[in-house]
Amino acid sequence: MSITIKKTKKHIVSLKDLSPEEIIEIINRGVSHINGEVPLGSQLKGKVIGIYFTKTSTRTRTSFSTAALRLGAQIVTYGPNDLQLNTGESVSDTMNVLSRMLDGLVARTASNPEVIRTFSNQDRMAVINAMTSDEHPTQALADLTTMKHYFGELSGLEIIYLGEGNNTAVALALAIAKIPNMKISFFTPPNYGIDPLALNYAKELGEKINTVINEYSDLKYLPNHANIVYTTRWQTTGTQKLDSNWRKSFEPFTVSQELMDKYSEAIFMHDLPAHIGDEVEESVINGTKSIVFNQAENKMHSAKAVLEWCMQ
Ligand SMILES: NC(=O)OP(=O)(O)O
Repeated sequence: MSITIKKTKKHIVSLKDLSPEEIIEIINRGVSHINGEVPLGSQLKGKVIGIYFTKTSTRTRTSFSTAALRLGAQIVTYGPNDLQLNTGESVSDTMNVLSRMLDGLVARTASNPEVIRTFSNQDRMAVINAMTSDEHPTQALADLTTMKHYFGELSGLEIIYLGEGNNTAVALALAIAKIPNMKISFFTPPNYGIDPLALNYAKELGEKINTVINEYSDLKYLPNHANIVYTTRWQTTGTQKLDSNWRKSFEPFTVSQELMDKYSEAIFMHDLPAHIGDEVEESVINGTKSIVFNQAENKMHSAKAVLEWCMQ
């Protein structure tokens, strides 16, 4: 007798893997969660989700843990030293074992994207990338959810991003490339730009739907208008800079009050954690145009939408 295993789980490893419709579905569902329109407690009842973080996290780990619990699932947590991966068990054996016990796995493996990719080589257990060194997909999904909730529409929004072309920048570029009529201008320090392969992929995809994605290292190209000024931490979690003088190249990219005053219509966003005096001035992050703590809370609402999409 043959036994058929029902395989219904979907993964979020890279936003490259999601269609525009899927990205928009997750964003819209996240907005419904922010608005309190979705009854909680039963969607993931009976499911068990692993939360595996090898790097520090305040927001992403808490948002997925609380989202899972609020949707009725139970969680099992693993720190960096808990799995036998640490003592040499292979990633594929780990995937084979975990996927027979867990319904989902939210993993931050930071420096090794291949680990998450290997975890997703099955479809019994949903795998969600909670940040690797090359991409932070759930950050971009949450941030677009915040933008949609704040402005009502994503179409027409113009974003200025200042700071390192890190995993958050890549994820924003990949997500925005699939939404029509948006514009994002990345301003990144010389030698700290976005991975050119990811940037070109996003640029070319965006061009087909009237979405403009550009990167500059010279601030003289700052546009005259923006709806959102976005920045990010200078020390990206899980990465190290080789040049001991890196701060010199980053300093001109601080979001100052003077810069925010130039964009009188713009709100301020930051993926956090913030380092006041580095990437942002105190009066900006604590000012009336800053929505950074709503943005952080919305990671939990977006995580609910992500878990539902992957596991229901
Ligand atoms: N923005 C972000 O990923 O925050 P954490 O590192 O605290 O999860």
